[in-house]
Parts: sequence; structure tokens; C-alpha cells
Amino acid sequence: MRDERIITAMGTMSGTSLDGVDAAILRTDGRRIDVFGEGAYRPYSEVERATLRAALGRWPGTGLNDAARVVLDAHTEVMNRLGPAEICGFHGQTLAHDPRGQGTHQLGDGEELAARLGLPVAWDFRSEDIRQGGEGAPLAPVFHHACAIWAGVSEPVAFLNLGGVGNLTYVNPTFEPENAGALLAFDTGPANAPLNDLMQSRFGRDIDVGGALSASGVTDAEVMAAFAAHPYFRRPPPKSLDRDDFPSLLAAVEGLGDADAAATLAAAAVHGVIVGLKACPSAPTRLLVTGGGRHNAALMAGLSAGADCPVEPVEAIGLDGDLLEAQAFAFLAVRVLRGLPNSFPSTTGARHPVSGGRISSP
Ligand SMILES: Nc1ncnc2c1ncn2[C@@H]1O[C@H](COP(=O)(O)OP(=O)(O)OP(=O)(O)O)[C@@H](O)[C@H]1O
Ligand SMILES: CC(=O)N[C@H]1[C@@H]2OC[C@@H](O2)[C@@H](O)[C@@H]1O[C@H](C)C(=O)O
Repeated sequence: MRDERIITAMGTMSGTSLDGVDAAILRTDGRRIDVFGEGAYRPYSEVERATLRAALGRWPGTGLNDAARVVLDAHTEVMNRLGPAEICGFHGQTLAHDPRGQGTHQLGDGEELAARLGLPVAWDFRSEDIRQGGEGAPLAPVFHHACAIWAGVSEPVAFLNLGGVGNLTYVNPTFEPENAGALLAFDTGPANAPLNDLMQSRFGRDIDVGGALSASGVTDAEVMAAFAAHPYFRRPPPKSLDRDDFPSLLAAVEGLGDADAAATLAAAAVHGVIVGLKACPSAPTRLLVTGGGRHNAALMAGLSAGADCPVEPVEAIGLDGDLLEAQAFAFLAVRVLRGLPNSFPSTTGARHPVSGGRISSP
């Protein structure tokens, strides 16, 4: 008999921005969201961030003990602040992502985390999808679908996560996620990562707060034209990216003044989304933005100018854009537990729906 009990799950996400770990509680049966619980955030310290930054691009077995300890300590700390929960979804820290080559690498040992927390931990969410021919990302789409249902959305909408990388999910809530036409998902292009890198190299700061610098500059047409010609934008979805897949973008703005460089990087992030919207099976009725980039006024203004539908933060339908990805991994953990698929041919390109993930018990 199908297990339909609603259980309390905790999820965590430490994204490509390397800012810190988000954690959140969610009650679900793995199909529908029952109720959202509390959330917590544990920023990485400067020293921890430097350790993780130095590990970017590295694969397992390459002497990552210090970085692994940073990931586990930060997760244990933030997860101990929340609870109780019956299972944890642990995404880990993505260090490298090369789905057609070496695979994907999320640093963090779920077995050790389970022992530390005394709770079952679902982890390693992406590798099985890649083994089944998928991109291994994005994985939040099935959760976006559940969010649309939870919010009572009845028309097709698009969710856009503006993290280090951008990812877009088209949701038609009239179909269940496993049915054709319900979902289309893909990474749109670089989002905040190049902007953060620019702020770091020019000002020693982490982010362009509010998008103030980006909003004060002028987009460089030549850099944009070269960026827009990148073959990624001609590739049909599903498709995914690594954090640093567009190294030439940062190099291209080197000769520009600070404001124009920032404006150009923001315009580049917007470009990927506008191209992506055109790939949707039907025009979304609204673009619901989650992730830190929704706080960047230049990104939001660029999206509003370029999209053919209203652009709003996910708060417009009652969701919390700071916690959505952590909540997603709580939801995905319960789906792993119940053997429900977390990815589909239309979200990652896998040959068939894949549950993925593994569960380690304490
Ligand atoms: N107030 C703000 N103003 C401007 N930008 C912001 C603000 N707050 C956050 N950001 C941007 O959002 C980023 C963090 O977003 P988020 O936490 O969604 O990304 P992530 O989870 O690390 O990445 P990903 O979704 O790619 O895994 C920051 O690094 C910064 O660039
Ligand atoms: C490999 C990896 O960690 N990818 C992340 C990253 O951050 C945004 C984008 O690139 C997305 O593909 C994915 O995260 C979200 C949570 C996802 O899997 O849905």
C-alpha cells in the first residue's frame, strides 16, 4: 500500500554563491506540501569561504579534507538549530559539475552527517540522474510544481531561481509532474556568480547590494553581442551549467568601468532568462523569481523589461524566496524515501523518471 503519511523533513542547500547554508523544515507526503516550517541560515565565515573557493572545480579523492569539514560543521550547526525532523535532505556543496564528462561533485558525506545528527539523511541527489543520461540538474522543478499547487496556481507559470547560476522551471499545474507537458526546466546562464566575482575583485565585497552598482551603469553592447552568441543559448533544454562555465564573460568586462561592468553582467544574466522563456511550451502567465538575485533591482528591472509577463518575487504567491531551495531538498528527501521520481526527461534529460539519492541511517 502507498505510504501517504505526512512527515516532517528538513532540507539544506549551500549554493554556488558560497554564501552559506540555508535550512528549512517542511511537512509533506512527498507529493503535496502540507505546511512550511521554520528556516535558518548559517553563513560561511571568510576563512571557510576561502577554503571552499579553493576547492571549486575539484573532484573526489583530491585531498579535500578541510573543505569537507567546513561543509559538515556548518550543516551540523544549522540543522541542530531546527527540528525535530524525521529525515534530512542534504544537498552538499557543489564543487564541480560536468554531466557529459566527469559527472557532478557535491562535497559532503551524508553518512557522517547522519551519524552526527542521529537522523536518516538523504543525499547524493544528482549522480543517479547523470547515470541515467540526465544533466543531474536542476532538481528543484518537481518541488516548484508542488509549490504552484500549494499556492492554488491554475495557469502555466515559470519559476526562476537567481543564485550563482540561474535556473528556470516552466510549470503547467493542470498536469501531474510525471505527465508530459507538466514541466520543462534548465539552467538559464550565469546569474549572480560573475557579479559577485566582480565585486570581490574590484571592491573586496561579496555582493552588489540591491543591485545599486549594476543599476547605475550602461550595458556594453559589444560584450553583450559576444556573450549572446555563446552556443549554450542555442542548445535546446534540458541543459545545465557549472558555476564557472562562462569564464570569458568576466574577462570581457575587465576593460569597463565598475558600473558599466556590473550593468553588463546583470544584462547577461537577464539575457539567458529571456532566451529561456522563449523555449517554454507555452507562454508563462507570470515569472516568479526566487533566490538572492530577486533582491537585485537591476536584474528585476531587466527581466520586467524583457519578459512578456509580469515578473514578481515568489513572495507574491506566499512563498519564501530565501528558503525555497532548502525546502526543495526537504521535499526531495521524502520523495527519495518513497521511491518517487525527482527528475524527468523534461527537467534533466534523463532517459526516464529518476528517484536518485541515497539514504544513510545513523
Ligand atoms: N540584497 C541583495 N542584493 C543584491 N544581490 C543579492 C542580495 N542578497 C543576495 N544577493 C545575491 O544572491 C546571491 C545568493 O543567492 P542564493 O542564496 O539564491 O544563491 P545560491 O543558493 O548560493 O546559488 P545557486 O542557486 O546557484 O545554488 C548572493 O551571492 C548575491 O549575489
Ligand atoms: C550542479 C548544481 O549544484 N547545480 C545547481 C546550481 O545552482 C542553480 C543551478 O545551478 C541549478 O542547476 C542547481 O541548483 C538547484 C537548486 C536545482 O538543482 O534545482
